[in-house]
Amino acid sequence: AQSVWGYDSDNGPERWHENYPMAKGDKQSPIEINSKDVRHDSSLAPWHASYDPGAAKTILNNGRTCRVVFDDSFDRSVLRGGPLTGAYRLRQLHLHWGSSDDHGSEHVIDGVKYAAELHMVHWNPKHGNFAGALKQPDGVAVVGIFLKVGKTPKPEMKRILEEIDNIKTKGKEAPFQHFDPSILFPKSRDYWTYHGSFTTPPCEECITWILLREPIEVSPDQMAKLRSLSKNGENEAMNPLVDNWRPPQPVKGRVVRASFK
Ligand SMILES: NS(=O)(=O)c1ccc(C(=O)NCc2cccc(O)c2)cc1
Ligand SMILES: [Zn+2]
Repeated sequence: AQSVWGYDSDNGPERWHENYPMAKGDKQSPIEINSKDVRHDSSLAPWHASYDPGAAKTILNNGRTCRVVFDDSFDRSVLRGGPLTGAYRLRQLHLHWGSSDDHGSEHVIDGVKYAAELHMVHWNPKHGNFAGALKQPDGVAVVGIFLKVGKTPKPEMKRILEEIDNIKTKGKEAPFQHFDPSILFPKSRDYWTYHGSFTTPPCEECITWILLREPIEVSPDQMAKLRSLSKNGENEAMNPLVDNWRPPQPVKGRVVRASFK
């Protein structure tokens, strides 16, 4: 069906606006960040995540990404501080990646594209539920972590990538419990922050982005594992789930602030 969006030439980012008008908005994500245009803001507080490992529920392949879903029925796993007011509930995490190591991230930093980008999605419970939060400028907060290929991979990524074998095809879901995603954070808490949107349709402009400056490392065969996921169901031809990233969008006068000098 035409309204099904994706990353192919006939349903990709250049055509999303045909069914999702917000895709042409003034505060779209991702963006290219140029350090020369960034403003250090000494008033930016440090951010804090307090996640309950018991909140992790399942991991799934929805044909567009690999997503881990958490129990967000109460303030169980929350993100606070940084540019945020109040506690935002962790709902899900997912990734965007490329067909080769030289690209795959959505945000681009001083021209650098990382092999992948991990998003931890949180929403503001003052708006009642996730659907309500989508309609508010302060509704959602996403922590973005860049992944680069290296020799000292983070053992914690292993847990997610080991599950890949159980969710190879679209629609596959597997239990994924006792997982604290804060183990994925890099050492440094330095971050950039700006106001933007979902990087997938309907592209609502409800996100406070918190992008971590320090990338984490994954191994070449961990990236190969991610690329072994299929966009299609188990009874269809294998179609590698790769290049599920939106290119940078116009900044349109927005200011990116940095927590660091
Ligand atoms: N890539 S991203 O972090 O900007 C992102 C985060 C969450 C979602 C999401 O929750 N999509 C599902 C959804 C459900 C109802 C309404 C929506 O607009 C999106 C999409 C993209
Ligand atoms: Zn994302």
